[in-house]
Amino acid sequence: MTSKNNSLQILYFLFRPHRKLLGIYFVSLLVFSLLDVLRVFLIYPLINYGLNINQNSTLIDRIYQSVSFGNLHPFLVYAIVLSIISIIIAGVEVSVSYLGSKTFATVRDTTDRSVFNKLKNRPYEYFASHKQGDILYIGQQAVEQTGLAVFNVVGFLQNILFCLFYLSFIFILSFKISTLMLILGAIYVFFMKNIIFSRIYKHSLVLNRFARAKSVIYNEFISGIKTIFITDSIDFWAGNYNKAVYNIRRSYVFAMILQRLPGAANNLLIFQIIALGAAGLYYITDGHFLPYIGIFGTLLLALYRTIPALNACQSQFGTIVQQLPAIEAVYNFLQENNSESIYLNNVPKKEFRFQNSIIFKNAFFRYNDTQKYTIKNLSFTIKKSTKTAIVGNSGAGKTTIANLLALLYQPTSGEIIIDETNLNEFKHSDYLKRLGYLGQETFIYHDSIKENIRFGLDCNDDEIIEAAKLADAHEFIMSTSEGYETIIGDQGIKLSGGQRQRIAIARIILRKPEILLLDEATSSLDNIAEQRVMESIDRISKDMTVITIAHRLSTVKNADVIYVLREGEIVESGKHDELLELKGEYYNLYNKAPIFSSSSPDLSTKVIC
Ligand SMILES: Nc1ncnc2c1ncn2[C@@H]1O[C@H](COP(=O)(O)OP(=O)(O)OP(=O)(O)O)[C@@H](O)[C@H]1O
Repeated sequence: MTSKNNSLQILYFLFRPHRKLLGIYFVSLLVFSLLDVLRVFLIYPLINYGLNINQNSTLIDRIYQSVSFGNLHPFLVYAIVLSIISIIIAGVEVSVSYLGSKTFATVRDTTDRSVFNKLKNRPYEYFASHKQGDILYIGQQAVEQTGLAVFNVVGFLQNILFCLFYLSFIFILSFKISTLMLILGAIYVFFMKNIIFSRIYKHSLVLNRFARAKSVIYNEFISGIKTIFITDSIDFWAGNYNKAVYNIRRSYVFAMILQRLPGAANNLLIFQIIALGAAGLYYITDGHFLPYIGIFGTLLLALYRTIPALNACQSQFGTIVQQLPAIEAVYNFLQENNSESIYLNNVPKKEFRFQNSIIFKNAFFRYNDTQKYTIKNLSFTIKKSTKTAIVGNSGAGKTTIANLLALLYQPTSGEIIIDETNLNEFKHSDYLKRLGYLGQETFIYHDSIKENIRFGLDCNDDEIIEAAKLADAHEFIMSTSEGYETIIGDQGIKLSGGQRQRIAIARIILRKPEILLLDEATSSLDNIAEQRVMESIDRISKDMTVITIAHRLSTVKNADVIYVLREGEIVESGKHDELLELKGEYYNLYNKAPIFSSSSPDLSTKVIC
């Protein structure tokens, strides 16, 4: 089981932000429990006056006998008081339920927000290096479980209070019975803690691991569905999923059995006490037990009220133990330090200015410490308002350069300098606003075409339509059922690759960037779609600094400078014709080009030549 200190630390961490609300909730529980005990206390004089028993052996006897009601019969008065207190308790119970739900909803809300806040501040690297299913698990199931656990902790405290009040009441009624109960209770708690709850925790850890594995497989199945269909490997994924579900079922059954055991043991214990107590009373009083029936009846009622509270207590404790792995997962996630993203937050915040050039200066980069360098001692310059291309074989490191320019990663050593200022010294959000990025895939989410172009930017509809026209997207948008209001994405209409890219270009136009980064932006399109997208790009990028990363050399032929990359190093640079004349790497790439893209219009021209 997790260490006691660790569990308390985690609970304190969850409760701390809600001290006030939890305090109010706890006080309302206290009032409710006290009133409930009082209600049972009123049964005692009722039985004694009803059966005309004149006991004087307990403190309670002395209390109720000292109260006088004038001409009114005490039996009637206690009946009326019982009725009034029951009405008050009903009111308090409703308030307690309201406060309980509010506490649960508030804690879950805060945990939800904290997890998302933490997630949104993670560097890109975090998302690239963690399984999607694991990230989903933290933000969904684990957060839900954490909210429920807090609810259970408060419920558990309420039931403990309830039991304590009733035990005190039983103590006042009969010292011997309460002492016997305490001894039995202590043995019982020791047994539960060491045998049952540690096992529940172990099984819950396993259950948690399988739940994550299931979530990962489910997620991978959805995101890889196209490949899975085409490779006819659905059965393989179904097999993996069934295995994960089976493992969950097995652990769940064990955990549930263990969780039910304390309740069954409670009932056994309490009803044995009642039965043995009745038999004991018979023998001690030699069969004359009637004068003690008031005490015995009230004790039974008190015990009967205590049983459900005790059962709930144990079931809640069992559930909390079961939920601990999920709470720990959320806690650890929230406690993880953001050292990787420090560069995003702890840097001087200069306004972004770009007058002359972007310079890579002795830049090295590797994706992780165990890997060799993807980028090696890279030094090159991108001049403002020019068109720069980066080409090279597959795996040469082209996309890595785009990733560094898009701030998805940081150079392991060396610098990216813009007009003598390290890129990191600029406000990153400021820089990213000036950078337009068009990749191979465009992210379209489930909303209207208009909102997909706007993508959260503060702009009006006319600007969106203007941008769509410039991006050559207006025509196809108007041909959809509801024009700009047509829902696209997950459950909306599907767009072709070229249409998606034109939506992305409209998005870029709205943001009026200074630098345009194209990473294989047309490589998944056919000839005609590519030509239309390239025309749109040419139209919008006249005054921009354009950096093109491409396989298809046709798309970079007109660049002012082409850098040729091999295994993370620049091996050639110059204009298209100059590079061809060198008859080196670029020449070879150019001659090999049909392998990369048999559909390139420019390459077919070359073949005719
Ligand atoms: N997220 C990543 N984690 C670890 N290694 C990576 C990651 N992304 C790329 N790499 C590795 O870095 C190297 C360069 O990859 P990169 O994508 O930059 O090449 P590229 O020139 O763009 O290739 P392509 O033209 O095939 O897209 C490759 O060896 C690749 O395996």
